[in-house]
Amino acid sequence: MNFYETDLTQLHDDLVNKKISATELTKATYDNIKAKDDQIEAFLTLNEENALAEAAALDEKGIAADQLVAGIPLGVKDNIVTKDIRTTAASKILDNFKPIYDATVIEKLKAQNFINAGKLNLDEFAMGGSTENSAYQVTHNAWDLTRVPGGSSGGSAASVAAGEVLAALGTDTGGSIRLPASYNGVVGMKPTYGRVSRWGIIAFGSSLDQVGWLTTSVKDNALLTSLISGHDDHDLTSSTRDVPDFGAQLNDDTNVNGLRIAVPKEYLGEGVDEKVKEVIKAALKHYESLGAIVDEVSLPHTQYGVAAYYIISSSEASSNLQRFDGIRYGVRATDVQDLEDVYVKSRSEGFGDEVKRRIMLGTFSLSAGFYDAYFNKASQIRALIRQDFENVFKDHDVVMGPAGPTVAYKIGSNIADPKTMYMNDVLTVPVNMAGLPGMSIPAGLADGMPVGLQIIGKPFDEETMYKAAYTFEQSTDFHKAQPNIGGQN
Ligand SMILES: NC(=O)C[C@H](N)C(=O)O
Repeated sequence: MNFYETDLTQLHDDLVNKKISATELTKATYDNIKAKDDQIEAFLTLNEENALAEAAALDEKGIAADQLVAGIPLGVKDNIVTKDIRTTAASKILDNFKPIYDATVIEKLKAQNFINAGKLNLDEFAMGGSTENSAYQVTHNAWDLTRVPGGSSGGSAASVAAGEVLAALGTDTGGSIRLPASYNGVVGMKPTYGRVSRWGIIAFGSSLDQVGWLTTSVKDNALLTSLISGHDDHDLTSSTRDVPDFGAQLNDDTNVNGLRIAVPKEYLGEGVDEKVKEVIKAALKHYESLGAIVDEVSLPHTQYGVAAYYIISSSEASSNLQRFDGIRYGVRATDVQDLEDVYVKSRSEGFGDEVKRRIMLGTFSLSAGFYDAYFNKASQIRALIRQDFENVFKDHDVVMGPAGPTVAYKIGSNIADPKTMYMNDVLTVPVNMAGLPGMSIPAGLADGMPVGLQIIGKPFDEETMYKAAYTFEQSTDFHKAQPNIGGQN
């Protein structure tokens, strides 16, 4: 089954009309995974036995016409808890963790009878931009197996790009959906903070984390986002606003006539690869030719975003990760003398280097005497970043630029240099700091590798962002390009 040649609506219709059974589709998905995942290494856990049993039961019952994802196998990032299915966050400390409940997003999909294909690799606790920080395996970019898939939702992006699954759930704290989407030439969307419940997402930076989808098309992404959005009593930061049917608004009449696009000069400035800039500039020209108005603007605090993000997200992480102590959660060290030893050894053995680095940075930033200089300062910068966007959105509908400053780089090339790694987030973290919706869509190739165009919307205006993305997609062919797995570029 080639998922690039179909889409969610088509598969759903075929299932309802019994042109294909859920069992056939599930088997075809695992055939894809088995043919490719030896090379891609996206999956940490396969859910094959359960998936086939669920598919068979659904075939008995029949697929309901009002359940869009019924009988369709989808991938799930492994920091989203799934009842009775191993959930590791790609950490050794959760090596044997089988949650006793489902995340709200999973509950919502289960209510629609989706099929969980399995759990996908990530940087440990979503900390990283290349998926090299997984304690288990390095996932490979589907376009060039010697390159990283981006991160932290690298398993999700690579599995979709490789055509293993139709779509996969990811999470985004500072770019973790958009950067891998860009590197793998797929569509990735981080909703407005509060659009989707965070209940059951293994918390990293609670004021920044959001769940979203990686897909091969804008419409699939929009349709799937509506399914997981909405208020949840378990997450009081989730919004009570109505959830539009994002997908229903994407049709032949969708256009960008008069759309006011702001392009921050900082997003096409120093540090951004020239070839990436060229692809983005060509995309903007294309928007102009479709009737959009493109203006250069400034988001002057962009340059402080990375520093402020790493202080805020690490501070929140240092608190959130306290629960992994070998007692409440986590593999318990065995050779121990006393309680303190349990904590120290379990955490020392269970966490990888990057996670330890962030816990230390966060604990330091929050400690008495340093709080004002670091955490408070970072919070002030956060307010300025939010204001920058508010100013631009007074007379623009969307902001556009690259999702990442470069294309996917070689595995191993940045891993020893955390600061270079962090700088790859320069164009994505401001969006999380401001709580805005943002997405990356395929905009072309540079040196044979995909480049993602980032589209940023006003708070809770995913609709305008999706319409802009859809219009671009429908009038270009970039999203049709498929990686040739194994054939190196
Ligand atoms: N989690 C994310 O959204 C990715 C970001 N690169 C980080 O390491 O924090």
